[in-house]
Amino acid sequence: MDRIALFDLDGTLLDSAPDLHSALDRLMARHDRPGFSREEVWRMIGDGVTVLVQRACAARNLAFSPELVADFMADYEAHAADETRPFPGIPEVLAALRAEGWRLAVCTNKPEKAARIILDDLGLSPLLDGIGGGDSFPVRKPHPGHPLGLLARMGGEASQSVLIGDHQNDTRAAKAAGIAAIFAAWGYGQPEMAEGAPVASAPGDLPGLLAGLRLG
Ligand SMILES: O=C(O)COP(=O)(O)O
Ligand SMILES: [Mg+2]
Repeated sequence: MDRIALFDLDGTLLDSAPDLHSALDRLMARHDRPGFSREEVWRMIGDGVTVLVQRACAARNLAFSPELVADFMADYEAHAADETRPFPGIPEVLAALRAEGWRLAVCTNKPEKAARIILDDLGLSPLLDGIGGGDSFPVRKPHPGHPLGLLARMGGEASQSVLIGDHQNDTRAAKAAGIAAIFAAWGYGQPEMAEGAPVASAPGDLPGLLAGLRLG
């Protein structure tokens, strides 16, 4: 059975906050609301796009409606890879893990279509064997059904897999699914979100940490 590494996207593989931030600020501007600081946006990322827009609306006293999400997404998808880049070292680490025999996939709360657009644009798709977005399954992280649904699609097994992410939604989903977890400390989360999982302080730590996992 292949070993599978599931990667969170926003704040783990990709520094995507700048484009999310710009699209949120443009949405607010269309409704005569001021924009956000970088830290405010970091704190709003992690639960998918609907919750992101809900949090932004609540912070700016704007009545939430699903149309705002559709409006945000149309704009974001057209600009999702303007400034978004892999964190330094990520492409090399993905290539090294593949060379060691790991199968790789993305398990993100971002909608699957947007995730695919960005990963294609940044040239990372050929390194991946699967992508499970926040709308790909009936549930999303922190629900274990999200990573487990992705593993089922890939013919993988929880006991042979690891989930690497920057948010408590990642560490909690992994734990509930019986999947090993690694916390990505370079992302948008807070240190306590590791919730006991081993911590990688930079992408370059991952090959060593993954090699040290006792899977199965
Ligand atoms: O879109 C989000 O809010 C979070 O996405 P992530 O699961 O890739 O961090
Ligand atoms: Mg994340």
